[in-house]
Formats: sequence, C-alpha cells, structure tokens
Amino acid sequence: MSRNLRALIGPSILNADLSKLHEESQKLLDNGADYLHLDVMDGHFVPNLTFGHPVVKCLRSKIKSAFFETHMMVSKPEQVGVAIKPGTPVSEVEKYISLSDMVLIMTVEPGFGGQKFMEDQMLKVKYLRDQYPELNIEVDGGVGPATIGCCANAGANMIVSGTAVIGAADQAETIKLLRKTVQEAIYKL
Ligand SMILES: O=C(CO)[C@H](O)[C@H](O)COP(=O)(O)O
Repeated sequence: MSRNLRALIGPSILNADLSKLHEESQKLLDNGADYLHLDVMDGHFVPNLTFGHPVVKCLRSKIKSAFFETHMMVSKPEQVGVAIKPGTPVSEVEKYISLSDMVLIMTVEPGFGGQKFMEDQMLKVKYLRDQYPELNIEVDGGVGPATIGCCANAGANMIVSGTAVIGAADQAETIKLLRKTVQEAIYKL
C-alpha cells in the first residue's frame, strides 16, 4: 500500500450552473467532494502556452491554490501541478515532475464537459505510477462510474469528474463510489 497517496475526488464546476456558483460549489462539498476543480484556462484559449522550468518555479512561489489551501495539504498550501493534453507525450511532463506536486493527464481534449473518455491515456498514468509511486496523478475528462475502474487500476488518485457527478441523481453516492474504487486500487499499489 502506498503510504502517502490519498484518493481525492474533485468535481469540475465547469459543468455546474455557473450562475449559482456558490450554491453549486457548497452542494458538492456537502456531498463529499474533496476539492473542486476549476478550469482557469483551456487549450482552446491558450493553444501555445510557453512553458518551462522558470514558469513552474514562478508558479510555485507566487500562486496559492484555493483548493489546496482549504482542502488538501494545509501544512503546505502552495502547490503546483502540470497538465498535459492527450496529444502530448508523457516525456514532456516528466521533465517537470521534480518541481511539481501533481501531474494531470487529460483524458479528453480540454474545452468542455461531456466528452468521451480516452482510455489510451491510461498508458501515461500507468507509466507515471510505476515510476513515481507517491506522485499525485490526476485524470480529467469523461470520468464517472463507468470509467473510474480504468483510472484507478492505472494508478490515478485524483479524480476530476464533471458530468457524471454534477448530473448524478445522487451526488453523494457517486462521489463515494468514485472514491471507494480509487481507495481500493491505491491499497493494492
Ligand atoms: O477540463 C475539463 C474539460 O476541458 C473539465 O474538467 C470537464 O468539465 C470535465 O467534464 P466531464 O467529466 O464531463 O468530462
């Protein structure tokens, strides 16, 4: 069992009714969300983000993530994650792992919710989990009860889920199911 990994479920509020952001966010937290995922920028809007070690270092020193501050490692509030789109090889993100607290493997093309989960992206997750047993690995896109098993077995421990959680008849049960599936997989790592 991995000693430090936690199963964390972060509903994407991109899929919520944004005119009621406060209520929707509170409802998700009340229903057991560990954190809320907010897309600040997507590939559609920032197709060529220039990226490199200086950027990661700068983010690490300047950005405070509201999520991490309030919901995760309170003793270490400043956290930086690196995300890659489906077409980007995992080697691109690996360069930044020593400077990052989390890696996000996008499982759809960034832009909007409700897209089909790309199972082939699990190869990246599996590779990273094998190489970095304690790394926070997040997946985002098309993740719900039907696809959580793939994500969990590949080694993802942070789960962003939009449509499947926001639109669920029972949000609390859905969040619980996602977390349980991930927790059981982490236990076997
Ligand atoms: O980053 C995203 C898309 O760019 C979002 O997090 C998206 O809202 C996920 O939604 P779904 O679970 O419906 O795929």
